[in-house]
Amino acid sequence: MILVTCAIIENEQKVLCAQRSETMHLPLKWEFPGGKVNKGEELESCLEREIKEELGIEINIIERLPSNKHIYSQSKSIELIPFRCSLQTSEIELKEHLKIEWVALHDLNTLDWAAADIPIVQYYIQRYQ
Ligand SMILES: Nc1nc2c([nH]c(=O)n2[C@@H]2O[C@H](COP(=O)(O)OP(=O)(O)OP(=O)(O)O)[C@@H](O)[C@H]2O)c(=O)[nH]1
Repeated sequence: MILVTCAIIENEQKVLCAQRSETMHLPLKWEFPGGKVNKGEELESCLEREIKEELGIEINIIERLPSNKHIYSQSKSIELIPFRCSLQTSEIELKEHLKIEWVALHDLNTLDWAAADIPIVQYYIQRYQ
């Protein structure tokens, strides 16, 4: 099981969503930015590191939400661990993703999400609508 952290970054009633590029796995799917936890790394440190690497910004972590385990294939199962976050710095630089969008809660379902994210998106919508 691969542990993956991701950030639900909130700003002005919207959430930052990121589209994977054509060259990544799950091309063009939408996700929350984040990435794999290194051996011995704290989940929060992983998330802060990944967000800095992918978007060039600093975040404040607000709270952890329930994780979702998803089997993509025999050799790839992930546990996706979401954290609600706010922006500490706002100058976003896209280093890996094709694009980002700030999306209102009621529009989150219109995106083509990576499969592992779908239950997390549903939980978030129900809890915060
Ligand atoms: N960061 C992030 N990864 C996600 C999400 N949903 C999801 O299925 N994943 C998967 O979790 C893994 C995260 O890996 P990563 O971001 O550190 O690195 P990567 O894309 O190069 O992974 P790869 O080695 O599988 O290509 C990827 O396989 C990605 O497809 C999500 O919302 N955020």
